[in-house]
Amino acid sequence: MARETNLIKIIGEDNFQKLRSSKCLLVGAGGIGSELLKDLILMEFGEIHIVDLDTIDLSNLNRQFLFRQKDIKQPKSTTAVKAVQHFNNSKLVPYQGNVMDTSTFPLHWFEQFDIIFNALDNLAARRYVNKMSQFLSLPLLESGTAGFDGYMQPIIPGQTECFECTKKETPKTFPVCTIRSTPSQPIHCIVWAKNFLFNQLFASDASENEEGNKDWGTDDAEEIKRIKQETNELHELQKIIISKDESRVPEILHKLFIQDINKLLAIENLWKTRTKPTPLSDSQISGSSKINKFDSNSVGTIHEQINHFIKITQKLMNRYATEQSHIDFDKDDADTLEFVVTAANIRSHIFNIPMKSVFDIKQIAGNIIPAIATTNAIIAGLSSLISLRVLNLLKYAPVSKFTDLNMTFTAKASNLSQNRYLSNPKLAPPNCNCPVCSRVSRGVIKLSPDQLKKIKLSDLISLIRDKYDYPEDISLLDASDQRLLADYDFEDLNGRTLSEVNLGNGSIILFSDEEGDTMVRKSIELYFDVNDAFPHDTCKLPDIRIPLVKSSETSTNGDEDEDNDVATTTDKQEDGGIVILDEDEGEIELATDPLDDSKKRSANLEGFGEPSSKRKKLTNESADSDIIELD
Ligand SMILES: Nc1ncnc2c1ncn2[C@@H]1O[C@H](COP(=O)(O)OP(=O)(O)OP(=O)(O)O)[C@@H](O)[C@H]1O
Ligand SMILES: [Zn+2]
Repeated sequence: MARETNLIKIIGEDNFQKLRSSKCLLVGAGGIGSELLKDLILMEFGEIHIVDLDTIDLSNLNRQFLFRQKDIKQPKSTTAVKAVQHFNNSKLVPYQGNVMDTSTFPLHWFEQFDIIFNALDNLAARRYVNKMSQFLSLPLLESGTAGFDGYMQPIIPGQTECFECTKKETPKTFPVCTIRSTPSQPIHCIVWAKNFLFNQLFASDASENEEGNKDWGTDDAEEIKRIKQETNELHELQKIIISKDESRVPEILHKLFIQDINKLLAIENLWKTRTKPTPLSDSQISGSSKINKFDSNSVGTIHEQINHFIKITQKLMNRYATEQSHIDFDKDDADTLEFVVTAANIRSHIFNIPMKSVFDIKQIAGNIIPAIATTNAIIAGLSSLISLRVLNLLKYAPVSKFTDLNMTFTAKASNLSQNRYLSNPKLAPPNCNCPVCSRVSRGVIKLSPDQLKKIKLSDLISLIRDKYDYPEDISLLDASDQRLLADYDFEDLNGRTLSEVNLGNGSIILFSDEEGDTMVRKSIELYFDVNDAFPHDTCKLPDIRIPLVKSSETSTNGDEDEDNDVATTTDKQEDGGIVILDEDEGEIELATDPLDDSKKRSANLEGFGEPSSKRKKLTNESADSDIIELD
């Protein structure tokens, strides 16, 4: 029996032919992506285009079943395609690249697809694809897993909530003072060792920022003084590293684990309700050199930790000199990991906290949640199945309202006792406060590269004003960096061409009615799709109708968003590691959201997607300096 027969029975011959002529995009060929590729092939999608930026790692092989040992270091996308050829009936097109790279994957490239499947591992890329799907009104099936947890969300632009309509889980946080002065759990000591100590000792020129860095995280003068002093003293320790004098490493131990602990003990208030720490003794430091054992599988004794701290610091000291005076923490670099392990464990011992094994600390410091193949398979299976409904190919279950579709998420392990693993609530309509799918109208400007050099900002303003019937008083922002390009009292850039004001392929502008009447034209966000194939004489604005709305509904001031249940793009969410926040915020943040594992990529979406928030009006002076650079 041919494989497609079953599917034809379910969806009928006509719809099967529709599926055969559909093109889908799969973004990510990792854990979920490998599963999805198999599922989409078995469903016989006409074309499947697969984008992944990465190469295969040894650690991927346990669950990314399309890959073998011999494939290590090979691109994931092309290797995945080779691995499925023997059971494939679809046209497969692999790309090794970053889906956010607008030169390889411009907006018009996305336009060829009928549906997008996200199988990503970081927020920046998820947000980006969500945004592309919104600009093009392309259905997106968003998915993610973290250990036993997973979710799958169909997103139908304009009809259902988008990826940004709901707030994403914020990473776990700790107060700064807990980390610096009163740790009570192993994680507090690990954060201290990895973020404060390791960086101060092994980052390049830690002293450079000494005065330049004004962000001390607090306004309290006393506190700033204390932090400065602490930082300066750590710089002194970096001098020991730079000296390459191995015999001086015990001085580091002495300062961190005797002197500093004694200083803390002197602040009596701290210890009224807490157990006091016990500093190391001189003899513990000097006596440890006789011990020669360190077992990474067990915790061992404090003496073993001290001795290994000395050895590993000596090793890193020598590496520091040969590696351009800069070493980054990397969980897979045994030296850096063991430094953090031993420093954290010594601190734990001092504060009466249980010490941890290398394996345990690697999980915590490396922000690792083991991936579970079965969760990936379940989520990928649901994602491929729901695509039949999103494309409306199930005759017996026609979709008249997309909000009748379901999303799925797994219960937290703690809820399993209720015998419910999957929950599948109906989709919500778009959140009217979502900065990505609501609030403003959206469209794409299509223009050729030539036109970027010809069209002046003032021409663009007139074109938009005339096409959508905006009044005289408007404002124009570059939404990617919240740069003001023009408004009623800032016209300095109007004579410049679009390329002179740094607008190009992938730029997004926000055009707003600033007339101040009770009824105003809704703001419009326009994406620049630049392509040589577009006509060279006209610039095509999208044919959409921009409604008049009550002026209160068009607020583009981000401050008002603070209480809204919408996600915002923030640095803290983009960082897959541990982040230290301002002390005003009072917290140190541990990004435990494994769905936000952007460790291998640097997010370049800062501010992207927040057209209506944090509107930053530049003074003429600063705008001028922009122009000088451009000239
Ligand atoms: N911007 C991007 N463009 C293209 N592919 C991306 C992008 N961001 C992430 N990916 C890919 O998405 C996939 C996500 O898969 P997965 O969650 O299994 O992560 P992994 O990197 O394979 O595994 P792990 O992080 O657990 O070691 C990865 O293969 C990654 O390369
Ligand atoms: Zn939204």
